[in-house]
Amino acid sequence: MTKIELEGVYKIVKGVSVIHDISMTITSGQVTGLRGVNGSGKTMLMRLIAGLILPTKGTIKIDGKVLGKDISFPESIGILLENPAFLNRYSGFQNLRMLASIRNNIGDAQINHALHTVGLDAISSQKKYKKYSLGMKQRLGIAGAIMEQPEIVILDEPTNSLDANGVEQVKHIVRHEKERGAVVILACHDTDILDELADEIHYLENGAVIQTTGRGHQA
Ligand SMILES: Nc1ncnc2c1ncn2[C@@H]1O[C@H](COP(=O)(O)OP(=O)(O)OP(=O)(O)O)[C@@H](O)[C@H]1O
Repeated sequence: MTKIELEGVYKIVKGVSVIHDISMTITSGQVTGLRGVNGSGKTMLMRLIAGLILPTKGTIKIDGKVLGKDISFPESIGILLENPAFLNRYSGFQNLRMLASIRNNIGDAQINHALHTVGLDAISSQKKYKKYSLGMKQRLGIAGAIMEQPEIVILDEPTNSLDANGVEQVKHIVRHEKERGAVVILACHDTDILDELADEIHYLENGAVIQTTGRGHQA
C-alpha cells in the first residue's frame, strides 16, 4: 500500500503561483485523474509528486517520507511526461535497457514484456528511435514508465498521438496497473477516457484544485 500526501503545496515560478495550496491524499489501487485546461497545472503537479521539482511551500510525503528532505525522489516510480528523453541513435529496446540500468532491477525479459504490452513488436523495438513515428515514441514512453512495475505510475497524456488501437492498449494498461496495486496518476484531455478510467478526478484551475469528484466525494 503506497500513500502520497500533499499538504498545502504551492509552487511559485517567477512570482506566479502555478500550483496553489493543493492538499490531497492519493492511495494505491486506484486511478487518480487530473483534469483542467492547458496551463492549469496538471504537469507541474505531476512533476512535484515525482520529485523533479520541489514545492515552494508545503510538503509532499510518500509513505510518510518528505520529498526533498527524507528522500530526493519516490523510491519506486515510473513516469511518462511530454517529450521523453530517449536517444535517437539507439533502438527502442536499447533505450529502455539504458533506462533500466539506472536501477538495475529488471532484465531483458521484463523490457520485452513491456514493449509487447504497448504494442511495439520485435521488429519495431529494434528500430532506431529517430525512425519512430510519434505514436511509437509515445508507446515507448509508456513502456518505460511501467516496465519496472513501480509503486507509482504517472502518465501525462498517455493517449497523445495514439491510434484507436493504441488508446485501447493504454486503457488496458491503466486498469492493469491499478489492479496490481500501483498508485496511478493520469492526466488526459479526453474526458471520456478519464471518466472511464479514474476512480477520483481532481479539477485544476489556475494551479488550484477547484473540485474533486469520484469515490467518497460529492459531484
Ligand atoms: N518551466 C516553466 N517555467 C515557468 N512557468 C512554467 C514552466 N512550466 C510551466 N509553467 C507554467 O505553469 C503553469 C502550469 O503549467 P502546466 O504545464 O502544469 O499545465 P498543464 O495543465 O499540464 O497544461 P497542458 O494541458 O497544456 O499540458 C502554466 O501557467 C505554465 O505557463
